[in-house]
Amino acid sequence: MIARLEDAEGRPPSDRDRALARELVFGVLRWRRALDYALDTYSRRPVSRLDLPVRIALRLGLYQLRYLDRVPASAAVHESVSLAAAFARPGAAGLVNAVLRAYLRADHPWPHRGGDRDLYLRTGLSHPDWLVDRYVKQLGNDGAKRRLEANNRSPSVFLRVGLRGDFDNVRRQLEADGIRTERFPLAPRCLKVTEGNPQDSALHQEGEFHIQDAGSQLIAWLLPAEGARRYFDACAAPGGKATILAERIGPRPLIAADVRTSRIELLRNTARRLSAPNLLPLVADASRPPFAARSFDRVLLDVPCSGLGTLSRNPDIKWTASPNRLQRLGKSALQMARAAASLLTPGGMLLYATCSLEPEETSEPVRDLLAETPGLRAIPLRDRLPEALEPLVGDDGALRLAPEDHGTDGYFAALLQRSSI
Ligand SMILES: C[S@@+](CC[C@H](N)C(=O)[O-])C[C@H]1O[C@@H](n2cnc3c(N)ncnc32)[C@H](O)[C@@H]1O
Repeated sequence: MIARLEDAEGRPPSDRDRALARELVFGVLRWRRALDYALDTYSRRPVSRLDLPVRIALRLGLYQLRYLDRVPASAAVHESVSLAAAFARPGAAGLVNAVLRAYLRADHPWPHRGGDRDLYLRTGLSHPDWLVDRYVKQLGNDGAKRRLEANNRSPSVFLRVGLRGDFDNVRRQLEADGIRTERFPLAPRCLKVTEGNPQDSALHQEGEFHIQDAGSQLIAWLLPAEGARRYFDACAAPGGKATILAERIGPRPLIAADVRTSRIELLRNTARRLSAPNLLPLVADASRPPFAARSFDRVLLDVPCSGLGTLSRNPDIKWTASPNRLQRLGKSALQMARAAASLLTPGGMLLYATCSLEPEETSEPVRDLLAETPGLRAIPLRDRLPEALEPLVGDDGALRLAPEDHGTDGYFAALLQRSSI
């Protein structure tokens, strides 16, 4: 069934309709390749050659027939046919009807080409070939399968309770609002939501907690705060990590920059809601920061990246990312990392982070920066982590938190220090 933007009386969609619309969009983006493969079995023309509105109507219909129990088959077909009639060429509605009904009539409606592992990884788990090839090369067949499956899960919702609030009390109040949580030991004061929508709670507006992936929370705790006076977050918006760092170091100031003015507005709002008066927003380009060399004792550089660690949250990225784009992003990350390293005082530390695990954006820029910067060295992150997380630290001392490890987004972090002379 298609969730309408408004009903006949012009009322906004109900929460239920919104949830269904979201489910359909994310589901189709996640399972696009698997859906197209199945549709090709029932359509005389390959799906790739059909007009986009027809393709979308078919994918939406098949997604509901295949993956959703709550929508009756007749309603799913009817809505897809109506969509095609409204948005596609004349005749398209008949085609959509025929393909979806052929699927419903088939004995074994979901095509299964008997245990072909490669087909399962690529098509069954619905990722582009180049990404599957990468995962197989990096992780082996079983590891790749785990990564692909993790990318296809609906993301968990995590919260971080602000340092000023009473952790147990916030939890109890959430529970009273119908939001159930469990402690999530990956980061301090982190909760995983098991039921309810935390955004509905008044406590959210009151700034008692922030909705933030647990991996992102962990990253913000990895930059040592002690023994320093001047702190800089070079790519700070919307402020998830910056507000944790600001809380940790308060009342000392944190200069939190972003190149985009609109993103700075988001950052300002986050800081206001979470009461972080020591967070000082600034519009600045991280590759040309407006500060003299050796101005900061601590720099957090959470570079703009492909976001390939966040596919469960952003499934569209797998269809738009490419190896070329990773190269380009890696080059710009290196440029920013050079600038960030030049800002360090003797003994100062730089935390380089990404929400991607791809080498072009992670180990390669860090390796190049270390090779070209005398006096800069990597500090193993093992010592900054609870014992259970130590296996996530590699020989290079960097943390690689994969989506399949703890059900969070994927993150990379490397801690670098300038020598003290
Ligand atoms: C990964 S996000 C940062 C997320 C943030 N650290 C957090 O935890 O909420 C990267 C940010 O870098 C910003 N950005 C992109 N290019 C930049 C540049 N040249 N200088 C500074 N910021 C930049 C983007 O606008 C984006 O907000």
